[in-house]
Formats: sequence, structure tokens, C-alpha cells
Amino acid sequence: MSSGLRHCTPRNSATASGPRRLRVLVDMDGVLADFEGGFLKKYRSRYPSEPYIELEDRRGFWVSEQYENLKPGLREKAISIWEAKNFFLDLDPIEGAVEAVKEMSKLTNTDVFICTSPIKRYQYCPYEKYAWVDKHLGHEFLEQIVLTRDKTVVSADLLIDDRPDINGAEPNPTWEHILFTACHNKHLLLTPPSRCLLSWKDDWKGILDSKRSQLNSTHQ
Ligand SMILES: Cc1cn([C@H]2C[C@H](O)[C@@H](COP(=O)(O)O)O2)c(=O)[nH]c1=O
Ligand SMILES: [Mg+2]
Repeated sequence: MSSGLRHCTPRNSATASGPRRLRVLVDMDGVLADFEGGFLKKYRSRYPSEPYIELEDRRGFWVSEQYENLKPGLREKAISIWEAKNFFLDLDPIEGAVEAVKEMSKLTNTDVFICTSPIKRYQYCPYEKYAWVDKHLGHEFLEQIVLTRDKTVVSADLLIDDRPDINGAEPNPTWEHILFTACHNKHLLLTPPSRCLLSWKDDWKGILDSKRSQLNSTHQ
């Protein structure tokens, strides 16, 4: 006879049949694609007589803000660079990113998604983000793209992202944010238990392994 209680195994928990799958979100701009390097190159070529900020001197996530502080009016000029056709498509991959993400996606019990925020001027950016993934990671990765302006509502175990403050509608996101080091955030002091990756040469597998152990111990 039925107890009246539904026997429900959460879809993503460890069961007798095996460990729980790890879901990893990997950001695009500043983590897979070199937004800062691509911006500086195109900005200097389009506005050769305007002042610019060397990558070592970048501070704060928003390029537009730091340029406006450098000289009033530069906010619009900065924005015009990433709103232009081919800006997102032409970005070079960050060193080691393509190899790392391909390797990560082949790990057992691991699901990798590319989680990226498009700009609101949508003529080129969303299309070019898909085209970039197709070009550098391959057609099969198109299944793995999450385009969202709010990453807090996406459910995962880890989010590898260069933006230090990731806020949104969900005050308690399910993921642990791993701060990916970039020119604009490398001066920030992380307070434990916050964790970071210095580059794709850093021990990203160690971070995935420790998260996996943590989840499998708490869910058994
Ligand atoms: C630096 C900077 C970035 N943006 C835009 C460009 C991208 O669409 C997003 C960042 O996406 P991510 O998923 O968080 O990497 O922000 C901008 O609008 N203004 C800026 O100064
Ligand atoms: Mg980013």
C-alpha cells in the first residue's frame, strides 16, 4: 500500500547507482574570450588620438567607467567598440581556455555550460557569441550555451567568472563563484573561503575535484 509520500530522488544527487554529476558554468568574456585585449586593440585603432588605459592599469570590472573617469565622453567611445559588428566574434581565446574547457567537458560525471551575459544592444553580440563558440569550441558546444543577464538564477555547482560581484534576483545562488583572475581584478584581496583561479594553467581540476568531494559527502 502506498504511504502517500512520493518517493523522490533529487535528479542531481548521489545515489546507490553512482556519484552526483558536477555542473560547472564557465563565463565567456574575460575567461574564455579576451574581451580586455580585444577592446584595447580596437579602441586604439579607432580612436588613435584619445587617451587609453594599459591593461596593467585597469581597475574595476567596468571598462566604460574607468574610461569616463579618464576623460569625460570616453564612456560612449568605449561602448561603441563592443557594440560594433565583429567585436565579440573577433576576440582571441584566453590562453589555455579552449583546451581546458574541452578537457573539462570530457571528465566523467561533469556537465559544462558556457554562461555569458550579452549586451542589451543585441544586433551582433548574441549571434557572435554563438559563432565564437562554434569557431573555437566546436558545433557540439552550441548545446551548452546559457545566455543570461542574471547568472544568479542559473543552477550549478561552480561558476568560473572574472566579475567579482555577481548579483541578481536570487540572493543565494546554488553555485560557488570561482573568481577568474583578469587585469581588472588582480589587485583584489579574496577573503576565505572565496577561491580563485590565476589562469587556465592553474589547478582548475583540483577545484572541480574538491567541489565534487564536498557535494558527494554532503549528499550521501
Ligand atoms: C567591461 C564591460 C563589459 N560590458 C559587457 C560586455 C559583456 O556583454 C558583459 C560581461 O559579460 P560577462 O558574462 O559578465 O563576462 O558586460 C559592458 O557592458 N561594459 C563594460 O564596461
Ligand atoms: Mg566575464
